[in-house]
Amino acid sequence: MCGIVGIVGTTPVNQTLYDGLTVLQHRGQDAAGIITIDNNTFSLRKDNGLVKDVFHTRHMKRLQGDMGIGHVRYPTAGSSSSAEAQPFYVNSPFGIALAHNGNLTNAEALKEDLFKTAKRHVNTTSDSEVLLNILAHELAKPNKLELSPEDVFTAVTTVNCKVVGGYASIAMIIGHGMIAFRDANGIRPLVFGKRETEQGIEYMFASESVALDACGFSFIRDVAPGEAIFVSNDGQLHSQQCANNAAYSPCIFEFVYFARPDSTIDKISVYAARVNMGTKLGEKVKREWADKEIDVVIPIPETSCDIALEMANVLELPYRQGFVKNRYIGRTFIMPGQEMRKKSVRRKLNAIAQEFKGKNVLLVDDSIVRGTTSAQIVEMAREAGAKNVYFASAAPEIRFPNVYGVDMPSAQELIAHGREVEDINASIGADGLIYQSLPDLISAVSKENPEITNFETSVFDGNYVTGDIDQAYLNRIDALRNDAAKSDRASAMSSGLELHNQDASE
Ligand SMILES: O=P(O)(O)OC[C@H]1O[C@H](OP(=O)(O)OP(=O)(O)O)[C@H](O)[C@@H]1O
Ligand SMILES: NC(=O)CC[C@H](N)C(=O)O
Ligand SMILES: [Mg+2]
Repeated sequence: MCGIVGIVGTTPVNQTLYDGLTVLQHRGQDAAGIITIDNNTFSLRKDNGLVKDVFHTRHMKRLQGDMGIGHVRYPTAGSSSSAEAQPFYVNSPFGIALAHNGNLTNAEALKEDLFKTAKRHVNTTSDSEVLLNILAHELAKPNKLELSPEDVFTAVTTVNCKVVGGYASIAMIIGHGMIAFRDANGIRPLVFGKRETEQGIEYMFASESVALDACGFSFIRDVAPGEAIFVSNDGQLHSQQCANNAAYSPCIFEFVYFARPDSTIDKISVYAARVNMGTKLGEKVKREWADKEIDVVIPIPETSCDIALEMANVLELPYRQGFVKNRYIGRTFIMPGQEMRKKSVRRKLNAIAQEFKGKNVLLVDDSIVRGTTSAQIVEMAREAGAKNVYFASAAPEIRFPNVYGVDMPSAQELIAHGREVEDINASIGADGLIYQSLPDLISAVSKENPEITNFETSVFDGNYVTGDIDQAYLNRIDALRNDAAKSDRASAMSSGLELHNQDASE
């Protein structure tokens, strides 16, 4: 679930892009990149690592220009190599750079087609480099030195016809401007805002509204599903619907886990949606667990805190932050590799014994995916002296892989795959486990914007909104991206040289 930002400014944008990426760091911890345009020339810095580690003063000084885009990456296709960090660049036509959040489901076929019909070579295994080349190929078609906004929209319309999957993207074309576009289902979020300066209006695009807030831009609106917005070099904003049958189906997992609570996505406050999840789940616990004695509600930091607090209110029970989070360890779910994820839970969370000793505790998490967190946390609660450990998940059972930009490629790795609640409860070692129902989750989120009635919920129900996913596709993704396959690839890669091979002294 990467984070993307783009600014068409009137003064240098390097620092604001950096600040925007820092605020979106929760969407991707693996790699970061910024590309700017100055004097018809791109300057690019990208590498593996957190924003604060990738950009040193010497890089920032070189990222000159009043227009630029940035990316924080959580790899969900291809490899974790620095060569696949974003933004990507292609030299023809004009010079184009692109940052992408999401996953294309037909990247393989598109890559082959690009080679056969356009003689374009894609050097990495990244689906985002494919998307860039498709866009570039379409932008070359008018065969003009100067593209009009209509030419740009025609190109995006064809891209939308060819490309399937989830994509929120920001691209820059040298000499022309910046385009932001979102897939026809609006699976991945994208917003834009503006800031008035003495030199004129500056525009900013970002994955989440929180990046606009932090950078002093005022929110204008979400980019609509299938819409493209083009800000030309002279600062004029143009927009057009570029997809047939565009309709909202945003990814519900953004509201459960990915997005920051202080963001608003598609007119839905993430915080309010999580509070509603707490209300619904609290009511379910009240209904179904009337026989259980619970002394205290304890969240599993960080994402579940708002949910657990509201559950405690509904259940009229004390809320206690019984786990302390090490603020220097990132999110475990988006770490690459199960070994690292497993080790990080105990490094990240530690129990305060007096909140557990002799008590019946209700632990609350936003979701249980592989069960890495829940199994260890239950154990920690017991070690801290809890009498009974009950567990509640604000998201329903996650049983199906995600193909739109959340790295859950293998059904076998999901703790709820092919299992019922009793069995999952036994495997995390709790004394009771309760899940939110899917209708309750949907109503918790859509309550904040009743105009959105459809969400991308495939991880819970196996219905893939793009309609192109069958078992053969899921088997292929599983073989390519399960944990063992990824770690084999990572070790094979560590000895090789790639096209993008910056060393630390750069
Ligand atoms: O069942 P699992 O595979 O462990 O995945 C689910 C857990 O991972 C996430 O936490 P994470 O540590 O990534 O981030 P957070 O601090 O925002 O809660 C999520 O909030 C759950 O706690
Ligand atoms: N999570 C994402 O949005 C990732 C974008 C792209 N598929 C990549 O792997 O780089
Ligand atoms: Mg968590």
